[in-house]
Amino acid sequence: MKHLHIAVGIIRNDEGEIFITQRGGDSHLSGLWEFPGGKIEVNESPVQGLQRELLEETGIEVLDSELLYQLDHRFSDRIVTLYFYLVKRWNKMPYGREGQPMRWVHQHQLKAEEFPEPNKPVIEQLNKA
Ligand SMILES: Nc1nc2c([nH]c(=O)n2[C@@H]2O[C@H](COP(=O)(O)OP(=O)(O)OP(=O)(O)O)[C@@H](O)[C@H]2O)c(=O)[nH]1
Ligand SMILES: [Mg+2]
Repeated sequence: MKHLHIAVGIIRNDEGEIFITQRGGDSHLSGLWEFPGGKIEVNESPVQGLQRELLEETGIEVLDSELLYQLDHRFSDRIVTLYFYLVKRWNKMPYGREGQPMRWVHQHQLKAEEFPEPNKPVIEQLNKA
């Protein structure tokens, strides 16, 4: 079974809103909402993977981030290790650079059931914070 290491960014503004995007047409778990991010490459640290993926997917440069949560999850066809980073400072305005639908949602309004299963604990933590 393949094992992927994934870095994702919880981009949160001063109003407590978080930038989320919708997974596209034929990708794994399409239709669900997610935090932007993707696979960490073999020559990268998790933070380097985060920086590259967020630049590719949202156009921002991460200036300050903090690891909030890390977990392993087994899907039917893959195991993923997810690194959830709180992105506290960045430059530029994030947008769906790959044409993916996007929105800002207050952290108290994030709905765990609209996200992949492994996001549940971190969303519960954000709902309560
Ligand atoms: N980006 C992202 N991936 C997540 C989240 N939660 C979660 O379980 N995943 C899983 O982590 C993996 C991320 O892969 P990805 O498709 O974003 O990877 P990628 O950007 O490198 O793209 P690619 O598959 O087109 O090469 C998927 O299996 C996805 O279902 C999340 O909040 N954000
Ligand atoms: Mg991705």
